[in-house]
Amino acid sequence: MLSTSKSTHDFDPLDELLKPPADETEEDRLIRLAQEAEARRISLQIDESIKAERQQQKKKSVVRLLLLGQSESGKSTTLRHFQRLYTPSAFREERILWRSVIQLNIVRSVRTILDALSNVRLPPVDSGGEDSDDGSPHIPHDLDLLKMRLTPLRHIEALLIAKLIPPSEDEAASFVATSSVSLFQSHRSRSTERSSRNQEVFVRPGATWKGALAKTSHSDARPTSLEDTGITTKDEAQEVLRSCTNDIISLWNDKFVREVLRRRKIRLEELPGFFLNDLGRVTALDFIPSDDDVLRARLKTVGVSEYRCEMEAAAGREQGTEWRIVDVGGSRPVLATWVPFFDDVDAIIFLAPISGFDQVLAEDRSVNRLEDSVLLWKAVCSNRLLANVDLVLFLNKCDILDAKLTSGIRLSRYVRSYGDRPNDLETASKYFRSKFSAIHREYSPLPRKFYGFCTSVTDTTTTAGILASVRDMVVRRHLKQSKLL
Ligand SMILES: Nc1nc2c(ncn2[C@@H]2O[C@H](COP(=O)(O)OP(=O)(O)OP(=O)(O)O)[C@@H](O)[C@H]2O)c(=O)[nH]1
Ligand SMILES: [Mg+2]
Repeated sequence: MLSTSKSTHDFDPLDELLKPPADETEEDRLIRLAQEAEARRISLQIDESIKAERQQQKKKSVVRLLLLGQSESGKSTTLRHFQRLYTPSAFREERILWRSVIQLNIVRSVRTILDALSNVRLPPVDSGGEDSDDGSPHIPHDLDLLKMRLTPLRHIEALLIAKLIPPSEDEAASFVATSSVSLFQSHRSRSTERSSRNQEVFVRPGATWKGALAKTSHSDARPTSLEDTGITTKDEAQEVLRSCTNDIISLWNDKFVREVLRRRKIRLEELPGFFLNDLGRVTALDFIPSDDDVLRARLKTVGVSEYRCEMEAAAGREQGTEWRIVDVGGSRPVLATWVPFFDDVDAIIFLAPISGFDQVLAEDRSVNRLEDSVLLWKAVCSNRLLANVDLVLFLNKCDILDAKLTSGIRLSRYVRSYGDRPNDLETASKYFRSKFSAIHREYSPLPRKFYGFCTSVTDTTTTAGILASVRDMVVRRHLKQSKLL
C-alpha cells in the first residue's frame, strides 16, 4: 500500500512552522517574500559588520613606534630594551650572538689607543717618554713591545668584520659609500692605515646579521643559548683576545697612554662599546654577554627596518599586542629617510644625547652634536605629518653628562645661555628639558602634551620603569584613538 504522508526522517518541525499558510493569498505571499528578503539583508549586514569589527580589532592590536635621533643617540639600545622586557626569551637566546660585537668593540678600543700613540708629539711625561734627537718624544720601549704583541688583533678585526657583515650586505656597503664618511670602504681598503675612531662596523637593523652569526656560531660549535653555558669554545677571536688580555690591560692602565689620551681629549670610557674595564670577564672562554653587556655593545645601524615583537606571556597584560618598532640609522642626512615612516605611527621616541654638548658628529666634524639634536627635534616637532602623533623625548646619556660635569667640564663654555647656573646634572637636565619643551610648544602645528624623560638607556633598572610608562601611555592613546576606551 502506498503512503501519502512523509516519513519521520523527512519531517522538519521548523519547516512546518515556517511554511506559508495553506490559504495564503497572492498579496500575502508577496508581503511574506519581501519580509524574508529584508530579514536576509539585515542578517548579511550583521555578518559584515561583525567581520569588519574583527578586522578592525586585529588592526587595533598593532602599535607602531618610531625611534628617531642622531647617530649614537641610543635608538638601537632602546629597541634592545624593548626586546629584553617584552620578548625576554628571544632576547636571552640571542645574547651569545652579541659576543662577536663585544669582541670587535674591544679591538676597536685598542685601535683607538694605538692610533693615539702613533705620531705622538708630546713633551716627555713622567712615565718615561723621552725626547728623541729630533725633539719628538719616544714611545717608551715597553709600550712598543706591547704594540707588537697586540698585532694579532688586526687579524681578529678582519675576521670579525667578515663575520658580522656577510657578503650579501653589499647593498649596505654601497649605501655607506655614498654617504659623507665611507665607513665600510675604509674597512675594506684602508682599514689598517686610517684612524679607527670614525670607522664603525654597521649592520642593517633586524635579523640579517644575527642570522649570519647564528650560522657561524653553529659551525664553530659555539653555544647559541644559555642552556649551553660553561663550555669551552672554538671561537678564534675569543681565544686570541684571551691570550692578549694581560697586554691590553697593561696598555689601558699605562700612565703614558693615559696621558696621551688625556691630552688628545679622548675619553675612551665614555665612547660607545667600551669594555676595557671588564676585560677579565668578557674575554673568558665561556663568556656569555649579560643583559647589560648587550645594551652597552655598539653596532651602528644603517638604513631603516621594522622590528616586530609580540608581547610574550611574561610581559604581562598586553600579551598578544603586536608592537612594530622602527629603528632608523641616524647618520646624516636623516630627515628625508625618516619621512616615509611617519605615516600611521602611534608614537615617536626621540633620543637627544645631551652629553654631546662638547662633541662633534662623527660624520660631519663641523657640527656640534647637541646643536644637531636640537635642529632635528625642531624639524620633528614642526612636521605637519606628525601633528597628531605623540612625541616622547629621551634626554639620553645623562650618566655621561653627569660624569663630564663632575669631572669639571663646564657646560656654560659650550652652551652660552646656560650662564652661571650650577654645573651639575640636576640643574643641567632641568635646563635642557625646559629648552626642548619650549621648542615642542612653539613648533608643534597643533597643541599636544609634552612627555620628556632624562634617561641613561644603558641602565636597565631606570629604563625599565620609563619604558613601562611610555608603553602605558602609547597603548592608552592607541586604544583611545581606536575608540576602544
Ligand atoms: N653610557 C651610556 N651609553 C649609552 C647610552 N645610550 C646609548 N649608549 C651607548 O651608545 C652607543 C650607541 O647607541 P646605539 O643605540 O647604537 O645608537 P643608535 O642611535 O642606534 O646609533 P645609529 O645606529 O648609528 O643610528 C651604544 O654603545 C650604547 O650602548 C646611555 O644613556 N649611556
Ligand atoms: Mg642603531
